[in-house]
Amino acid sequence: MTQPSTTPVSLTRFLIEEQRAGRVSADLRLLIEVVARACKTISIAVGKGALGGVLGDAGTGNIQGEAQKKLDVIANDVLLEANAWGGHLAGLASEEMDHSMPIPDVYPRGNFLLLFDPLDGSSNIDVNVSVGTIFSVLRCPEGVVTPADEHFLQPGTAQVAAGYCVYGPQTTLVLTVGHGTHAFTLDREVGSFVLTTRGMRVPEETKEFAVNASNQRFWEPPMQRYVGDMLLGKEGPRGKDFNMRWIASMVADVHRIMTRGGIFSYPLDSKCAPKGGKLRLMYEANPMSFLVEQAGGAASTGRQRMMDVQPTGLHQRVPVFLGSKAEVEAAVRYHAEHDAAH
Ligand SMILES: O=P(O)(O)OC[C@H]1O[C@](O)(COP(=O)(O)O)[C@@H](O)[C@@H]1O
Ligand SMILES: [Mg+2]
Ligand SMILES: [Mg+2]
Repeated sequence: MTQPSTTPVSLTRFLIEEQRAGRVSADLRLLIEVVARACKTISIAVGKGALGGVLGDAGTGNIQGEAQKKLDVIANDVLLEANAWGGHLAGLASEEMDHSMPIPDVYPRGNFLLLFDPLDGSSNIDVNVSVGTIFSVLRCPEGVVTPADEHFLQPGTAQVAAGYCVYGPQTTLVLTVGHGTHAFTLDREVGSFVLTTRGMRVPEETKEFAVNASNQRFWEPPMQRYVGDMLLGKEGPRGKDFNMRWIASMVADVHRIMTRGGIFSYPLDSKCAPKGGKLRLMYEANPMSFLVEQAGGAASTGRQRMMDVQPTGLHQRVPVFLGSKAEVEAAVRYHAEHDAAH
């Protein structure tokens, strides 16, 4: 009798099997391979740390008024270089670039649009805490040869793939092409991503929340009440004790939630309200929402399903609540009750 193969399933083999099953096109498969290769390169750069001279500030700023770290710039360059020549894109957009970039017609071109946060959690780079890369893939609208910013402004439901790579004690790539969410761990000796969790599931209930509590005095009333009730624990209206975690790298916080459940929130507060929130819709909130929903979780602005938001700007910001379904629904309920009473 033939024994089932115990050979590890590489990302390449996984994607070829997905293609054979009709769940991913050849073009999208190859695009994902290019992004994964770029993540491997970024992982190596992150791992060099002080030895590689990659820590510290770049001395420049991005369009969002944030000081860029050297690794923000390095990661952006790696993703740009790899994908501009990858042959599967019509255009790309990045947190670190003011505007989207159409692929010049002297380069090989394709029909997808790629958006990325090249290095997420920049404040953690210099202190050797997990950082990551987040990406989202959209289709270039039909008939558009030279995509501009407006062609990227598609809701999260239009994403054809999304993923993140966390550079932590392990380098892990988490991916969806709309048929479940799967995790691949980088085998550093072999140099390839190996399937380590097929069909990740975010537990529906949780007793763990993630929020930057230093912003508490700036939160809206429904958020004050929501967190206040969690802090009351067993004796309060929620009837259970909650634990709290905050890494300040969205990738690392979301990866914990993908693995063991929880709710991640970066709510509206009076500091970030003029901008609409802190986190960016197109290359942070939407790809994470796609991954979380594909793993059975939920993602909301507190008032609307995240992936239904119609984007109005490439660098648009939104409030974010995502993770365990029942807990996201609880957060939404607090907002709805407040709004109904005012
Ligand atoms: O420092 P704060 O206000 O807690 O914000 C942390 C959040 O900001 C971010 O770092 C923003 O990402 P970038 O590093 O890509 O700008 C998220 O990863 C994280 O969740
Ligand atoms: Mg980020
Ligand atoms: Mg970033």
